[in-house]
Amino acid sequence: MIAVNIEKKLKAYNGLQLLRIKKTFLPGGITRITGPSGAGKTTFLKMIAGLVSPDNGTIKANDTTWFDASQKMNLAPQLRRVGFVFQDYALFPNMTVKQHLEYATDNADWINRLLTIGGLETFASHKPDHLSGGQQQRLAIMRALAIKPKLLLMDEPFSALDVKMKSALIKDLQVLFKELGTTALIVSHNPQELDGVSRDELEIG
Ligand SMILES: Nc1ncnc2c1ncn2[C@@H]1O[C@H](COP(=O)(O)OP(=O)(O)OP(=O)(O)O)[C@@H](O)[C@H]1O
Repeated sequence: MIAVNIEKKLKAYNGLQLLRIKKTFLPGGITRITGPSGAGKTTFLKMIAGLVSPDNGTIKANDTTWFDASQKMNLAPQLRRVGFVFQDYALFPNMTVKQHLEYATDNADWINRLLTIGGLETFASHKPDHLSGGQQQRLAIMRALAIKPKLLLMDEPFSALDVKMKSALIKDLQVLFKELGTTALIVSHNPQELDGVSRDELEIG
């Protein structure tokens, strides 16, 4: 269970804007995060991952406190072991598809399964600049899954995929999440994208 109760002053173009979120995410569930552009969706995910610090409040994962402003406690991102799919993918330009996954895990069977689910088997030796936008996006998702994260944060993860690819991938992800016991928070602008998939919704802004 992830329990978040935080405040953060966002530096918006028209001054400061207070982002305040109090929410508990149940284990194994998929939550869709919606809200207008600039509302703070990406910043919210970054605060959970430990990449941005809230001004006030707490973030707790089961019995572990990840962040507590009053105790000045802030667990480092690598100790939170959260999977993150950034909007810009954040791939490594000098690594091949396979090396991206090997960087995260040494389990060869798991790597092969992720390559298959991502439709990337034939591109295993390609570097990101020789991949299409959709392939890059799928690689970013598979890399995030490689560590078998209990919590997966995804920021518009399907934006570069066609409808057919997207629905096949979402089906496979649901199976994987169940298997791994992964809780997923997914920012999505597309109202239909996660219909029937997410059990929960968080609207920001
Ligand atoms: N570390 C930070 N501290 C304070 N403000 C920030 C920080 N990072 C981003 N912001 C500001 O927070 C606001 C929200 O940005 P954010 O990217 O979280 O919005 P968003 O809801 O994800 O938007 P979009 O849907 O366009 O991606 C922006 O005005 C941005 O300048």
